[in-house]
Amino acid sequence: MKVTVVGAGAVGASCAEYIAIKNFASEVVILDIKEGFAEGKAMDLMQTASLNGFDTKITGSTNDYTKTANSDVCVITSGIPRKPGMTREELIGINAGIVKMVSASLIEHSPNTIIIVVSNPMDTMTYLVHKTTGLPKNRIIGMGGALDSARFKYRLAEALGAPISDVDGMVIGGHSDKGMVPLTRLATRNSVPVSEFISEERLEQVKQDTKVGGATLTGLLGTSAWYAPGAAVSGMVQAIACDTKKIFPCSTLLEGEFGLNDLCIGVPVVLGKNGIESIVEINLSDAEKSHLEESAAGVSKTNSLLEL
Ligand SMILES: NC(=O)C1=CN([C@@H]2O[C@H](COP(=O)(O)OP(=O)(O)OC[C@H]3O[C@@H](n4cnc5c(N)ncnc54)[C@H](O)[C@@H]3O)[C@@H](O)[C@H]2O)C=CC1
Ligand SMILES: O=C([O-])CC(=O)C(=O)O
Repeated sequence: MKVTVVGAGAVGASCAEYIAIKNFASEVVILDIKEGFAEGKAMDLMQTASLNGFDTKITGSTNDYTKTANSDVCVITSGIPRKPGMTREELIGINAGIVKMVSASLIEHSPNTIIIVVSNPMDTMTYLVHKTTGLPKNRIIGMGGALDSARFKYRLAEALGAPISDVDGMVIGGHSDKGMVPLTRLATRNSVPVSEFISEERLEQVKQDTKVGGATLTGLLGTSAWYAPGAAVSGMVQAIACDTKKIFPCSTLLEGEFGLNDLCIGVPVVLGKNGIESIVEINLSDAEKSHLEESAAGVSKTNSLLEL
């Protein structure tokens, strides 16, 4: 399994590190436009191999896409992150051009690749890759829900006073401060609905804290987060590499599923060797449906800013 990660910045390097540490890929290529940067990150990471016990070969490339040839999975993290006070949507002007150019270059050298889009605004960047590359829909996957769900579980565990491993939950909808739909009704502690343990008010607080998870970290760090984003991507790449058929909420092109059309937004999907193996159309309550529709309207509005 060969994986390319475009962008050797905070998120790209974290993705490469977690993929390597999990030791399921033979090769990871990191590519960046900044001279020597990807080579430096790759060398630094390779010098952790004997310490962390992995055999994945990590190499770096300054914008030379021939080095990425025949990648099974390509992860796009290139582009600018937000600063405190900004929304992800404000990044569209710069990131759309980068994602369009990068995805075309990747596919030129790896026509059979599966692409995972991370750059923000992620749902719109995923849609852009659909509109401009012609790759089949199962091979274009946006990463947002896996991260948002991890943050949801963190907040749930905090509210419950429980270990995170005892908690399960999922966030669907757009990867934006307003658009996320944490499914509190379906969240559990060891199979028991979380509503058995905490009040509606506390659960509402968990929901709100989850939705602004990225903004909270951006406020603390001065730029957006990277550890959990990198770990979320590595989990998705592992599911594809090992054909696990695990369910992740991912941004995918909807063609009538959940009553939505012509946009990419986070819904539960099965990940395996073909990328998105299927969309899991779970039953939503009326309130959840209307939150997802509102979220979709927000994503479509951002999509309309693309010059297609
Ligand atoms: N979908 C999600 O859940 C998340 C998305 N993000 C997004 O990921 C992106 C990257 O964030 P960070 O790594 O923190 O930013 P960063 O600034 O640390 O790294 C971005 C890298 O992209 C490189 N780059 C820019 N244009 C390029 C091009 N044309 N070709 C190759 N490389 C290029 C830059 O040189 C830089 O090294 C941002 O758009 C951020 O908003 C971040 C966290 C989570
Ligand atoms: O908050 C941001 O801008 C980066 C991101 O998407 C996240 O960490 O969820």
